[in-house]
Amino acid sequence: MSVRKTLFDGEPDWLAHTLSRAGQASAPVTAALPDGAEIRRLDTGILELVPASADDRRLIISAGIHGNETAPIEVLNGLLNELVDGRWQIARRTLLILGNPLSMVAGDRFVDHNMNRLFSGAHAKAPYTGSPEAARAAQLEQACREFVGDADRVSHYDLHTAIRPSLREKFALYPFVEGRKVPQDQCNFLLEAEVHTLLLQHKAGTTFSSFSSSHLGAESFTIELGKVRPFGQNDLLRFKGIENALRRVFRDEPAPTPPDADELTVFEVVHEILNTGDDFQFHVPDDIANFTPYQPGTVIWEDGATQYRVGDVPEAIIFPNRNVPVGQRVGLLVREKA
Ligand SMILES: O=C(O)CCC(=O)N[C@@H](CCC(=O)O)C(=O)O
Ligand SMILES: [Zn+2]
Repeated sequence: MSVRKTLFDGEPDWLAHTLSRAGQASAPVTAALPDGAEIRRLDTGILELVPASADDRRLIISAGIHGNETAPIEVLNGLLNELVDGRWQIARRTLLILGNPLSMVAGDRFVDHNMNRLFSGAHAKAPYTGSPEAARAAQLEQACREFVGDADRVSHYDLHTAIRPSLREKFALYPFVEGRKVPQDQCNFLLEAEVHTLLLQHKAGTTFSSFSSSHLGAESFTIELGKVRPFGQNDLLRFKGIENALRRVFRDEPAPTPPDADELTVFEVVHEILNTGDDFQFHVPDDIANFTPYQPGTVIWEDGATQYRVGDVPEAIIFPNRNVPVGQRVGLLVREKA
């Protein structure tokens, strides 16, 4: 049987298969490639790529944790099509994940709950238990744990696109782990992917990348690659940087040396804005671009008891979103690291 037939049950490719099986299990199957590598379908939207020979490094690439963030999903699907068609050979043991198939079908960020707040065990807590996102987050945690085993050289790139435009189109977030510093090879990977901005998180959270970094010891990044658009409406030329960088990593080819002048601009979190409840008022407009700076003294939010004003130097807003449940993040205020 052909590789496509084995893996995709009559659907043309992985994306079509994942959408057609959203919310349902897919039986594990293995397809052998001519070079001795294998593609193992572990379940719907979860594939393991096993090279004919590989070292102990492990790579996890995820997209579609938010179902409407379609460009990275299309990029991963395109790369997998190339592998299936024999255009290159896999040399790094890799777990490929399309995160939330049900919300991909719906064309929405999520169905019941934002899945990127349900990792590190949050899926087991009220009010999330029983929702499709809670079940999927638990499944993805387990798949990652089994894939990583006792490997200690693990990278995880969780690919997203942002709801709003951004003054810095592509940027990565580095989850907080006490004492950890971003390794130079990871900085070089980001630059190779045309990501020139890095935000250092200030505390561990319940995102997928925070889970893999805190619980699996991975070097993990959430990578924002552009703007949310429906399937078929992405200009994939704008995503060539990540596509080429991932293909190079899959093939385990040597990393290019970044030009001397090529450096990441690093930001740090100054303040995390949380929805504090009924009296919460957020003074940032809905359509403001990520990284828009606010001048010292500007009131950003208030709730009757507390008022937050920008400090002595400008602070820039990221991910402004007033429509989140009480207790969740409404946005981040950041500034360039000195
Ligand atoms: O554009 C937005 O408001 C959200 C884009 C997005 O989904 N971002 C991630 C960032 C995760 C992180 O903080 O590492 C998210 O909000 O889940
Ligand atoms: Zn997202």
